[in-house]
Amino acid sequence: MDRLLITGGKPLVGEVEISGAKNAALPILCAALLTADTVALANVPRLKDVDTMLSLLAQLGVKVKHDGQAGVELTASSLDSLQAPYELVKTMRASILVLGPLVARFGQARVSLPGGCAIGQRPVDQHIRGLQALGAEITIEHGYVVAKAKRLKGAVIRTDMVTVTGTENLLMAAVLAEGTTVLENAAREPEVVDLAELLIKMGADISGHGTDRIVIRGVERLHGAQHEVMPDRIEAGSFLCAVAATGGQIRLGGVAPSTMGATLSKLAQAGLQLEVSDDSIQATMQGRPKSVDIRTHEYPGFATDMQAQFMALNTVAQGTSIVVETIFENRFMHVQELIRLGADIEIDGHTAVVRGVPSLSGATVMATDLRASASLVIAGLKAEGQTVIERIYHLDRGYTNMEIKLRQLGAQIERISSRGQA
Ligand SMILES: CC(=O)N[C@H]1[C@@H](OP(=O)(O)OP(=O)(O)OC[C@H]2O[C@@H](n3ccc(=O)[nH]c3=O)[C@H](O)[C@@H]2O)O[C@H](CO)[C@@H](O)[C@@H]1O
Ligand SMILES: C=C(OP(=O)(O)O)C(=O)O
Repeated sequence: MDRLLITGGKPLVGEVEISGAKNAALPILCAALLTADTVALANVPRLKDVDTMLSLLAQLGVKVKHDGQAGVELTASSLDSLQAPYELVKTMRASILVLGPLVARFGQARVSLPGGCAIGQRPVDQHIRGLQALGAEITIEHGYVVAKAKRLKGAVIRTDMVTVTGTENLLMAAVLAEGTTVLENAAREPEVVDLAELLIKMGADISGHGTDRIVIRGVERLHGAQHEVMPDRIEAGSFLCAVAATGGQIRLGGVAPSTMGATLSKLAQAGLQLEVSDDSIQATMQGRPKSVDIRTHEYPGFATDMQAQFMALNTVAQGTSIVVETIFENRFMHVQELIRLGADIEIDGHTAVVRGVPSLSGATVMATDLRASASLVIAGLKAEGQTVIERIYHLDRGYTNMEIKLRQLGAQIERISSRGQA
């Protein structure tokens, strides 16, 4: 298993290009299942999760053409299989996103239940209930969701909570249903909007995306389209937390600041000076950051996917902060590891109290999930001496070449491969 070796204490200076968004790319790749024509995508991030999704789609029989960079063409003219096996789904929960498109276009699907996840239980009951409301017959057989339907029929669906992939699955199912579907309490995340925009290019009739009420008028068929995946607001936010912690000046290119309101406002409160254009952010940090209170919330609130990175920033900030995690029941696993680096954090249920310390000291720590890994990288960049981060396969799920990009900014960071080579 690869590890990261960081020698901390250097400010970050330079320019870096942000990749396409993982959480937009994954549903968008699945949308290609909705048409027999080719869907041509640009700005697809090169990540483990994208590789996993492409393997799953290829296994279903989708023809996948990858240009080795950020371009991917997908053609689902005919499929060999309608089954998403446990072996792939267990490594990536987003595999459940093939369920809606398969049942909508082919009238059946067999998709492994994703199972639990380190950050929380994460059931898919709302996906299932929504598909049932659209007329699918669903049974759970041997750990698989088995869905059947002649043609889905539009319905009004109100999910019990705001669910991002739930909204995306039901959106993809409803575009080919007969009649009108209304998704109430829908997720407003920019990644849902990006998916809807691709679907509209493919011929879908959708309005209200970006609000909590999405109206979908089903069409008979969709056609091919071209689309550029939106920038990754979480990757961009992670780099900004890093420079806020280490000090320095960085410029991020290929970003969409309009999707980053809550993150940018908290970073400004922490003392990061920001100059924002339509697609770039220049960030300058002088002196020690100020503590900022965080309460995670659905978009446009503060993203749970940024909580761990802000926690790392708060550990070295001036003052005490309160961090409340409201979306996932077990998303504080980075806390124990940050404490190993010298942080002063106390957890009480869903709340963490972070008392800022003037410095951290390097140690060996273990990544437990994707954003926990990013928080340890940020803390390691700030800590005095050497930090070794183990189990960075979590980081590779969602960040493109993070250590290479950080080296571009002057960080001393290297990957030690399991064979012992950097
Ligand atoms: C691939 C992707 O886009 N992943 C993102 C997506 O995950 P994901 O879509 O899985 O997260 P959800 O928005 O569905 O989860 C929100 C909450 O609803 C619960 N829930 C959800 C569905 C359901 O059927 N039943 C249920 O109880 C979950 O356990 C969680 O407590 O949104 C999360 C919340 O912004 C982000 O952290 C993830 O990075
Ligand atoms: C939790 C995340 O991803 P996933 O939903 O794919 O586990 C994330 O991107 O932070």
